[in-house]
Amino acid sequence: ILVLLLGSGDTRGPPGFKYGIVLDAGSSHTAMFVYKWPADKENDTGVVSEHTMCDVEGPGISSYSSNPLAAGTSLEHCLNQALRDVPKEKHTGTPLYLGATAGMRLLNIADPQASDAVLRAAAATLKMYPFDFRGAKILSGEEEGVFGWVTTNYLLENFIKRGWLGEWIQPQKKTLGAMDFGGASTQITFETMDTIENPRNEVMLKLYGQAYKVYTHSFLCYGRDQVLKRLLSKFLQAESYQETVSHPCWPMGYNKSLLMSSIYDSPCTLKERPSLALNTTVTLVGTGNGNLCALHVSKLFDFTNCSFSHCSFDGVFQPKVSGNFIAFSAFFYTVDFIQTVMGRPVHLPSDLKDAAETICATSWSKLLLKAPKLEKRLPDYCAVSTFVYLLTTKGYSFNNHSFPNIAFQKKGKPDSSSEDAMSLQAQLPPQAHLLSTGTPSCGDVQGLSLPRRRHFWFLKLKHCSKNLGSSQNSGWVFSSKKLSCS
Ligand SMILES: O=c1[nH]cnc2c1ncn2[C@@H]1O[C@H](COP(=O)(O)OP(=O)(O)O)[C@@H](O)[C@H]1O
Ligand SMILES: [Ca+2]
Repeated sequence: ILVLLLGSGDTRGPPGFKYGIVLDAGSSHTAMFVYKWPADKENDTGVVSEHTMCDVEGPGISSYSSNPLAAGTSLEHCLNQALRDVPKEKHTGTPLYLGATAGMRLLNIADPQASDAVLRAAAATLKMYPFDFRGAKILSGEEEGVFGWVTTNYLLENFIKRGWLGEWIQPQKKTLGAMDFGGASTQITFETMDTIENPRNEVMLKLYGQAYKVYTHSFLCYGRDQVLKRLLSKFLQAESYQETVSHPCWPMGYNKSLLMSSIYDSPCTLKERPSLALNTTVTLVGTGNGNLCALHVSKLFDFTNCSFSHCSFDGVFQPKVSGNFIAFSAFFYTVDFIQTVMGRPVHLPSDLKDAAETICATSWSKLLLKAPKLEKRLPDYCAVSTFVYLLTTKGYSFNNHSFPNIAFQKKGKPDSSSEDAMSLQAQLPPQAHLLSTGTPSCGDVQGLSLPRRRHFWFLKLKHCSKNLGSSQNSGWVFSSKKLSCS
């Protein structure tokens, strides 16, 4: 989305279109998005009218730790496409940005030198192109959560919309909470009236003159792939790291041999890492035991320690969930599988629980008959559905009353039948600026990557002398006024 870039820098360019490129470097995969919007000379507003995208071949950039240069080259195919998607005369004026998320946060913990090398290699490749390269950085969990929330609500026109006469109106709508379940982390972000007892979870936003108090938390190691790794590690530990170990979440009839190192290559399994050689293999045998599976999945969370009036888990403060939510990425993939492959509706928490139990009890051969095309991810739906059930109910405390307020959606707009939420008639107010109140810096436009197909660009002001609102928090601020810088 949408592209607060409009208020940046060269506002007096020739009429026509402006372009922007964002690389969303997720833990499992990188995607490139090219945006295009009419450059309105008069008031600097525009409609995002078209974009193209490109899926980078191969895994996420964090997987290239032992060969960082290959992380850079992996991006070339898509960047070459961008050279064709953006008219040649616009290349140098087109901002290009790469934002990496939890996969790179983990690599940065495990091996900071390797993560720097990967980012440097990616940046070196991006710099070879004629575009206006603005940086490659790792987003914090809070940034990832808040930008997911901002983007979702922006797309829904909850902040501001264009009226019949082309005027900007504030629709006074309630905002939607955002839940993202990626490969390496999961984020929950929502507006709340309650006290946020831990300031680290509080972000004050001022969007188009309106103040929002937003709760956000990103749980590292609670993304889908890391959860599956942590489960494997739990099963190995439960059977004292024998050569053959049962896997109660895998279907009966499904076995697989894995290299130990593939389980213990992550900071998320470091605590349980055995001292024995990691270059040996272990064979896991599916036993399709839903109850035992749920028991082990629940052990991934710490529901006991909490120094606040209420915690979600792992001692993390969370106010009561309120309002409607949108749940995307692997939340959507999981619920979509339950609905389309298993043919079961998901309205209440018990639907999710029953579906998980049914999946867990279905043999490998029966699952394969149901969804032969999904073979790669099929063995893990029992564990992942069980995890999503426990995360949303015991973790986030959704109940029969609040769970139906969650829309499981692939993209940002719940009732949109359009092929892509990015092609919405999303419009920007004149000279909208998104500012950081943390370390204000000026004139430096950054973009950022959000859940797949959702992007947000923001403007950071350097050396701003102005008070950026009343909030003392280091949050992100939108301003509809143009701020001057020293
Ligand atoms: O079509 C799908 N069905 C089921 N799972 C998927 C599908 N596409 C991606 N996934 C998995 O969902 C998880 C989250 O994907 P996402 O793209 O949000 O992660 P990332 O942003 O961390 O790379 C990953 O484990 C990924 O492998
Ligand atoms: Ca992501």
